[in-house]
Amino acid sequence: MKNILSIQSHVVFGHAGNGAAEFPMRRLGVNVWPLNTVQFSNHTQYRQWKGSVMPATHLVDIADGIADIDELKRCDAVLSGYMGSPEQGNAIIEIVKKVKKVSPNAIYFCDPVMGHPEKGCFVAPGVAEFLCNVALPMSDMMAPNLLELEELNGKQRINNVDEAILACRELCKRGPKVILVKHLSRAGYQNDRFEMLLVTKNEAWHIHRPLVDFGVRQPVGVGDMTSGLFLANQLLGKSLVESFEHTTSAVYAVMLETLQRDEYELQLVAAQDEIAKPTQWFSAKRID
Ligand SMILES: Nc1ncnc2c1ncn2[C@@H]1O[C@H](COP(=O)(O)OP(=O)(O)O)[C@@H](O)[C@H]1O
Ligand SMILES: Cc1ncc(COP(=O)(O)O)c(C=O)c1O
Ligand SMILES: [Mg+2]
Repeated sequence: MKNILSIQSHVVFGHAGNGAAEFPMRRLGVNVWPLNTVQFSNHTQYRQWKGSVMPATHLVDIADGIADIDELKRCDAVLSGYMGSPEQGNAIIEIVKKVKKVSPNAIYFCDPVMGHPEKGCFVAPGVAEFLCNVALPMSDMMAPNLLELEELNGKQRINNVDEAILACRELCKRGPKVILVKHLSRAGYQNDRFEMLLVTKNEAWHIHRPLVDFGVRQPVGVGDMTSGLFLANQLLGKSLVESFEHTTSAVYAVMLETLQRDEYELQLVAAQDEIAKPTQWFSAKRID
C-alpha cells in the first residue's frame, strides 16, 4: 500500500483541499495521511468562514511525531496544496526534506494554489512568491492552472497551447519533471471544452472534456481533486498518460453527478464508483 502525506486545507462542511482530495485518493486504493494546514468551517468562496490557520510549527511537529514512531520512512509522496501562510510553506519544505531523507524515492507533488481574488479564493500575501522561488525547485511534479503557470513563469502572459508548453518546459528546467496544467482556460484550443495539458521535457499531451454548465456558481475543490487523483494514479504504477486520462474521466464524472443533483459542493461520495471506474473515458492526444 502506498502512503501519501497530504498537506492541505481542511473544511468541515463541503469539499476543498484535503476534503476534496483525500476521499478520491483513498477510493483509488492509496493510503492518505491528511495533515491540515487550516481548519475552516467551509471553503473561502462562500466569502465568509470561521476557523483557524495552523501554526507552521504544528505541521513540522506532526511530521516529527510520525518520524518518532519510525513510520515516516513509509511515506511515498508528499502532496501540498492550499497554504495558509508563507511560513507554512517553509514548514512544508522542511517536511519534504525530512521525508526524502528517510524515504529517498518519495516524490513531492506541489499544487501551487494561488487563488483567484476575482473568484473569491484568497491566499495570504507571500504565498505566491514562496511557490515560485522555493517550492518550484524542490518539487518533482507540479499542477498549476493557467494563471498559476503564468505566475510561476515570471508573470508572462500565455496565449495559446504552444506558449503553455514552452512555459512548462521552462519550469522543467528549474525542478519538476512533470507539469500537469489542470485548466488551460483561455489558452486552450476551444472555449467550449475543458482542457488540460501534461508536459515533460520530451512529451506534451492534451486532453479535453465537455464543459458542464453550472452557471456562475462553479464547484470548488476541482483542482485539489485533480491533483490528488493524478498523484494516486502515479503511485499505483499507472503511466503518465493513463493517469492523465483517468483523472480527467473521474473528475468529469464527479462534475456530472454534482450537476445532476443540483448541488454546489462536489458529490464525491455519490460518484465514488465512477471515481474508481469512470464509465465515460477521455483519451489524451500527443501534441509534441
Ligand atoms: N467539465 C467542466 N465543466 C465546467 N466547469 C468545470 C469543468 N471541470 C472543472 N470546471 C470548473 O473549472 C474551474 C477550474 O478552476 P481553476 O481555477 O482553473 O482550477 P482550480 O480548480 O485549481 O482552481 C473550477 O471552477 C471548476 O469548477
Ligand atoms: C480552503 C480552500 N482550500 C482550497 C481551495 C482551492 O480549491 P480549488 O481546487 O477549486 O482551487 C479553496 C478555494 O476557494 C479554499 O477555499
Ligand atoms: Mg486551484
